[in-house]
Order: sequence, then structure tokens, then C-alpha cells
Amino acid sequence: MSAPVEEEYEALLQFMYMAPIGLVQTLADGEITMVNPLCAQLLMPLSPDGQLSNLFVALEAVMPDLRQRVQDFPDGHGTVCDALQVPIASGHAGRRQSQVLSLTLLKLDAERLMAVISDVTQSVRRDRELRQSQAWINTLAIGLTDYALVSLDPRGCIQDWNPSIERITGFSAEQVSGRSLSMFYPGDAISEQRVLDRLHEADRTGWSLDEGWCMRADGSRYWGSCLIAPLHDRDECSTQDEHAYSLIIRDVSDRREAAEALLKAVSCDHLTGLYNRRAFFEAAELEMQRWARFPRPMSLVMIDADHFKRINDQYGHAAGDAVLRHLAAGMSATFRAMDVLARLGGEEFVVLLPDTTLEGAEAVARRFCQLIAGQSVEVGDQAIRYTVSAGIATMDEDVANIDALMQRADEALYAAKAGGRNRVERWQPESHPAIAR
Ligand SMILES: Nc1nc2c(ncn2[C@@H]2O[C@H](COP(=O)(O)OP(=O)(O)OP(=O)(O)O)[C@@H](O)[C@H]2O)c(=O)[nH]1
Repeated sequence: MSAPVEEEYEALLQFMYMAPIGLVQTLADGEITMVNPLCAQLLMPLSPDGQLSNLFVALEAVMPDLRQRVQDFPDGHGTVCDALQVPIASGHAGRRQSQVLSLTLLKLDAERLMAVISDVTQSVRRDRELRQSQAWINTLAIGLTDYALVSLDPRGCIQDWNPSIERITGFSAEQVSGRSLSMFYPGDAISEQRVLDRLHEADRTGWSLDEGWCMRADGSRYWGSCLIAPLHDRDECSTQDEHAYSLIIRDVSDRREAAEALLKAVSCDHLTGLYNRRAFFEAAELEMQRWARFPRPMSLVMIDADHFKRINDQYGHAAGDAVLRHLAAGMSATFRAMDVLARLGGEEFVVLLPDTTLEGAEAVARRFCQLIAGQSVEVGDQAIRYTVSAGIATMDEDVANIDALMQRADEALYAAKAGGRNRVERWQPESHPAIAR
């Protein structure tokens, strides 16, 4: 060998010696001609005779067919086996935990073999643990019967779900695919904008939890707890399209029922079934908080029956009560499920309309006035006709709280009464400079 070649050979030997993976070179019959220390360390405990002279003998207990594989290998050179995982039985050679070696065997030529051996126990264990966790999660997801697990795309549309979706919501997999999560709510109870607000809230705080009436495919209602959580941090995602959320819907009607009876007793107006004053202020406070987080148009309508004293005087108090019930039923039929309807007392009613402009509120209030004016209330053999007036105000940054908004709507209602009743008036800033600030 010439000097440079000899030097190169020396460098190669040194590399093989120091390499951080196990390397062993053998003859075709497995006789070891070179083995680096790491490989010796891995093979020695396997060797039946405590010697390390033949690779096939050393691996006999764990890979009895290795010699045959080499003999059967048809080509002059090539890969006999590639990253083959070789489990070493637990307890073998005093080991307490099972170990896994990775073996790559190369046929260099007719005479020589080269094996690369490494200990992959940790990565195999991690991989197994990962797969096991995945299997557990899948089992849980399939086995959970009172939760519907749904994944949502960045717009809140349904991408994936667990089989409980049908049991809880009554919707089949085909019916929910690609639809907005608002489909789980009754009618117009949640707007698409509110869906996006909830996703943004989940992004900001890590989750968004809401309880409320949900609707099954057959139209029946249940009290649902809906938790939305982002599947990744925003900055983990490279594109907007990859961002996704998980939604967990749980039917908590049972829990709700007991609380509901109590809540109804304290929050419902006994005559009309609408929210009472106290419940209105609680619900309105929540809407005001939402408005502070996501300022969107929000309006309020104050409604008052016209000349109601005359109805009482003419037809009696019971007839007056029937008129109030009729008025409340008309409100329920006219306004949306997401609006907050209440009787504040006497013949005075209020509606808070989230996601609604002044113009939108005015249109629906006018429709309501016309509905009432066009109907009569049958009490005994009497057909009582009556009208209502309404005042409207909308939320802006100058409105400090719900009382201030109600005061504006009240002033507009006063204007409607002064203007002849059976009409709708908006709050006018110029005519109320003190509140316009
Ligand atoms: N039947 C009945 N009457 C009520 C109830 N609560 C308040 N009232 C009556 O509602 C009437 C309200 O009269 P007013 O406040 O003078 O108003 P109005 O007659 O409607 O006149 P305008 O509002 O100016 O059109 C009073 O006579 C109250 O006694 C109730 O629960 N049932």
C-alpha cells in the first residue's frame, strides 16, 4: 500500500472506531474482522460464549435466520436488511427491560459484509407510547357517548366528528359536514359573526365556553355546554387554512333542569313568561360585556301599550292581563331567539337586540307595532283592539351602561307617545344634548 492510501485507510479505521454507531465488518460466513467499541458493547451481552468472533453466532438467539438471509441474498452486493428492528427478550443476559437494536446489513462483495447496529430502544418506546396515546384518545373519542367531539375549520365549519354527534344532536355525519357550528343552535340564536367572535375568543384566551339552548335535527331543544379550543397556537400554523378548532358539545339538560326550575321562579315574569326586570338586567349585562369585547351594532327597543289604563277601566283588570299576555306573545313571535325580551313592569316592555343596527331595530319594531295594531284580543265575547308605541336607541361609545341606553330608548318612547302613539321613534342626539355627549 502506498503511503497516502495507507494514511487514508488509517483515517477510515479511526472513523469506524470512533463512530457514534455500532459498525462491524465480517467475512461471508459471519467471522468478524473489525468491530468498533460501541458495536462490541451492544453485541457482547448477546454472545452465548462471551466471545465476539462471529456476528451470526452473536445474534443467533435473537436473529436465528440471519445467516440464511445472507446466503439467500441473490446479488453480488447490496442491502440484505435495512434498519431491521431486533427485539432483545427481556431478562436476556441480565437485562431487566427489553431492548431493541436496529440492524442494517450490507453485502459489500462476495467476501465481505458490513453491519450497522444501534440501540433504538428509546425511540421505539417513544414511538410506541405515542401510538398508544393516540389509540387511547381514539378509543375515548369513540367511546364518549355524552360528548360530541367536532373539529372546526378557521370559519367555524365542521370538518370532522366522533360518532356521538348523531346521538347527541340527531344530525348524521353527512348532514354536518362542511356546515357552520351555528347549525347546532335554534333558528337565529347565534349569528355567523358570533361564531367568529367565539373562535377569536378561543384564540385569545385558549378556550371559549358557552351554555345555552341547542337544537337537535328533529327541532327539539336541549341545554348544551359548548367548549371551543384552538388545536394549535396561532403562530404554530404556517397558514390561516391550517388553523383549526375543536368543539365539544355536551347535553347538560339534566343538570340544567333543576337549575332551570329555580331560575324560572326568579327570572320569569309570572304573567307573560318573558324575562322579568331582574333577569333582563343580568342578561343585558352579559351582552354589554360582549359588546365591550366585540363592539358590534346593538340596539334596544322600549315598548309600551298605549292608553292601557283605559283598557283596564273599560274591560276590567283580567282583560288587561290578557292584553299584556297577547303583547308578550307578539314580541316572542316577532323578535329573534338571540334577542333579550323582558317585561319591566306594568305595561312596559323592553327588547335588547345584539348584532342589530338602529335601522334594523326600527324595521322590526315597526313590524311589531303593525302586527299589534292589526289584531284583536278575544276576551269572553269582547274583541279588544289596542296599539303599542316604541322607542329605539343604539349602542355607541358614549353610552356608559345599560341604564344609559335604556334612558335614550325611554326618551324616544316618550317622543312616540307625544307624537300620537302607535308609532316608533328613534332617539335623536340633537334633541337631547345632555345625553348626546
Ligand atoms: N291589567 C293590568 N294592568 C296593569 C298591570 N300593571 C300595571 N297596570 C296598569 O297599567 C296602567 C298604566 O297606565 P299609564 O301608566 O297611565 O299609561 P297608559 O294608560 O298606558 O297611557 P300611555 O302609556 O301614556 O299610553 C295603570 O292603570 C296600571 O294600573 C298588570 O299587571 N295588569
